[in-house]
Amino acid sequence: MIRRLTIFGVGLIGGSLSLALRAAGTCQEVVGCSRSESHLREAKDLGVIDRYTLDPVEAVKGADMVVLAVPLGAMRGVCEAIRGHLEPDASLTDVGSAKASVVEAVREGFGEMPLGFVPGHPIAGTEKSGVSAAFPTLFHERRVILTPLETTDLGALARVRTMWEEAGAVVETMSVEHHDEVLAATSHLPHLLAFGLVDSLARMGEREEIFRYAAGGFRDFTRIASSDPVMWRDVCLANQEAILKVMGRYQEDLGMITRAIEAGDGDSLLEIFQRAKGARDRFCP
Ligand SMILES: NC(=O)C1=CN([C@@H]2O[C@H](COP(=O)(O)OP(=O)(O)OC[C@H]3O[C@@H](n4cnc5c(N)ncnc54)[C@H](O)[C@@H]3O)[C@@H](O)[C@H]2O)C=CC1
Ligand SMILES: O=C(O)C(=O)Cc1ccc(O)cc1
Repeated sequence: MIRRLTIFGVGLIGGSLSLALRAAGTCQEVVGCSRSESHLREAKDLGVIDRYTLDPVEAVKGADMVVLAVPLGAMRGVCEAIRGHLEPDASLTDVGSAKASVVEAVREGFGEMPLGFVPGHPIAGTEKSGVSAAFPTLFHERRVILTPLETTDLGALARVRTMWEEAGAVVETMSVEHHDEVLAATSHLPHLLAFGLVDSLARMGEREEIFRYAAGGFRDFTRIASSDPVMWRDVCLANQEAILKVMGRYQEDLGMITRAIEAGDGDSLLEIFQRAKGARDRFCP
């Protein structure tokens, strides 16, 4: 049972976590904190949080669980603002889409690594932002990756794990580096491809006439290009190295398809498409 949960950034992810834990009845009080009073008021009016404050120090007073659910670029500032004010028994976690950058932001913001810090990332979300898009079942049967550090207190790790399980998620642990490499491939690259494709076609087409002839496949492939541009700029800057590595590899593979088409090499095209269909059908039966 969490006594007081403080969430910095009550948007899609922070709001959904609050709704999930309140629905599970495992949290006595949820306090929201952010820079934007209008966002916090909306969260309170929607019944997502019990109360809010704009003062980060006031927000963490009495909190046994603190969740950083702000954009990646805002993590360090929040840590600086609460430095020296966390309760001694408080667990601290985050939901950022890349992990090495958050670990660095937390270390720099606090001046040292808080022992109660457990880096985390729910692999669940949508292309929508803001608390109005939050819903309590967002994490049901979805994975949450925790990337504990050598310094991480095992009690804090257990408490953060339990929090996500109460929210309906399946928790796994891995290293920060492995997380950033895997997510660069499975989440960051697809988002960049979707943004890149839609932008390319938008600039190619006369007055976006081209989108009128887009079928379901285009919609499926590009839904995530409606995601928050600021969030994805932050992800690219935060996970630059791993993203560049996987983009280079992908560009090579795209080159292979280009060359097969140029050469009229149907066998190679068929081999690539069959391999891809087999893999997709196996993980999405
Ligand atoms: N959108 C998604 O599908 C997923 C996002 N994430 C991660 O979750 C985090 C939050 O993303 P969303 O919930 O989608 O964003 P959101 O835009 O819905 O919510 C972010 C909240 O942070 C607040 N905020 C912004 N700057 C702030 C600052 N400097 N100080 C305090 N509060 C501030 C905003 O007022 C807003 O309420 C990001 O770090 C993102 O990488 C993780 C998994 C999925
Ligand atoms: O909208 C979708 O399908 C997503 O992939 C959402 C998402 C965005 C960012 C993350 O770090 C995790 C999940």
